[in-house]
Amino acid sequence: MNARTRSALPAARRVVVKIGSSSLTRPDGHLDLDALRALVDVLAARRAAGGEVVVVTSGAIAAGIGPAGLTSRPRDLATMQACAMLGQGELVARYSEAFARHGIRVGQALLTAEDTVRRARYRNAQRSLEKLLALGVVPVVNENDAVTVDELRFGDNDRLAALVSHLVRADAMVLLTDVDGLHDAPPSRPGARRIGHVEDLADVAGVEVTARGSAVGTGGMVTKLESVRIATSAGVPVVLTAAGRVADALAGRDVGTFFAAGGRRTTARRLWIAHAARPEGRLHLDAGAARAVLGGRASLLPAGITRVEGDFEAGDPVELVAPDGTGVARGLVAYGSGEIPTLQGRSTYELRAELGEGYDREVVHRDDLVLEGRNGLSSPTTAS
Ligand SMILES: Nc1ncnc2c1ncn2[C@@H]1O[C@H](COP(=O)(O)OP(=O)(O)O)[C@@H](O)[C@H]1O
Ligand SMILES: N[C@@H](CCC(=O)OP(=O)(O)O)C(=O)O
Repeated sequence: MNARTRSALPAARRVVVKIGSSSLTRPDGHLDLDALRALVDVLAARRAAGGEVVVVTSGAIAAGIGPAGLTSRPRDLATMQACAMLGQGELVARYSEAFARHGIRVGQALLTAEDTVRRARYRNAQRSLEKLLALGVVPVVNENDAVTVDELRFGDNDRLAALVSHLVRADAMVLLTDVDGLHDAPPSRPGARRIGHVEDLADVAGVEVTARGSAVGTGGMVTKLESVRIATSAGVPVVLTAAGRVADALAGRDVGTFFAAGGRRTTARRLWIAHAARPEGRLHLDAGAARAVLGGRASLLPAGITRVEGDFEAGDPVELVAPDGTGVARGLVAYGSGEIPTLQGRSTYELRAELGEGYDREVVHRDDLVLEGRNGLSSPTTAS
């Protein structure tokens, strides 16, 4: 399959299709059932033709508005979460009904950013989604809005869809929204034109995009391009188009924007560290440690740390900073911020002798490290 042209789409065996709130929500904020059924009809046809589909769907909040007794979409986090808790069951029930008309079953997967980061949870999600697909079931995925706290929320489903595409090793991803692809200016502006093909995201770096999208969506075009960056850098080509054009997009026709796949596949954990994680603190390195980390093969040991900034726990994302103050990498830290000052600047031999086994481990393991590359963050050369 050629992941650099639209011919990838009809030939793609496994496709992740993400539909945003803007396409599933009526102007009054409630769920648009006609739009949902129209999408399902197209996806069922794809299944009938032998393809596999994974749906990443927003709409829980929209589906919860009516049952919550509200008339419009809430804006504060707690009420949005309450609506999502009310609406998620409703949303999946609507997908179940719509797919059942084609004799297809659906299974619900509610994921958090953490599920794509922690190795055990990632593997677990991967195994269960793989099994669901092997059973011939269509996974219907959303963020687990009820339990995700603010800092760790995706908020939008765009980046979640890219990480799911990586998780299920999708051959292509389709992002559906309320505009037919990336335009050379925000589409509300007269004269804005669709961009049909993007070979390299650097080619559209100058295009004006806004984070504020439709009235109900989250993240606008900014999070969509971030999602595209994650997917294409993981080797997954993307079509971004309007929900009503999903059949054309899957058939490889000239709709929306096609983004060619770029990089090699990397681990989902590294993708998340590079593109989704928000550093909770900073570790300042001495020159030797900065060189070793930048070399791409070394873990960060306590001896190379000179100073700690921020308040974080073991497992949190942190930034690694060179002596001149520039960020050189990001990684998941193995100790909390309270522990590191007693370890920093000391050899692992010394720490093991004084504090015992366990205190001689890396502060950031190389498998959990992503370098600041020329075009944003990149993976070290080591495979994991
Ligand atoms: N350059 C651009 N090209 C296309 N759309 C853009 C651009 N800049 C901003 N947008 C906006 O992004 C919106 C889609 O994002 P969003 O509302 O978050 O949708 P969804 O709910 O589908 O995720 C569009 O309605 C559009 O107004
Ligand atoms: N998880 C939320 C969706 C959040 C959201 O609006 O995402 P998006 O439509 O991708 O901008 C829900 O189901 O309502």
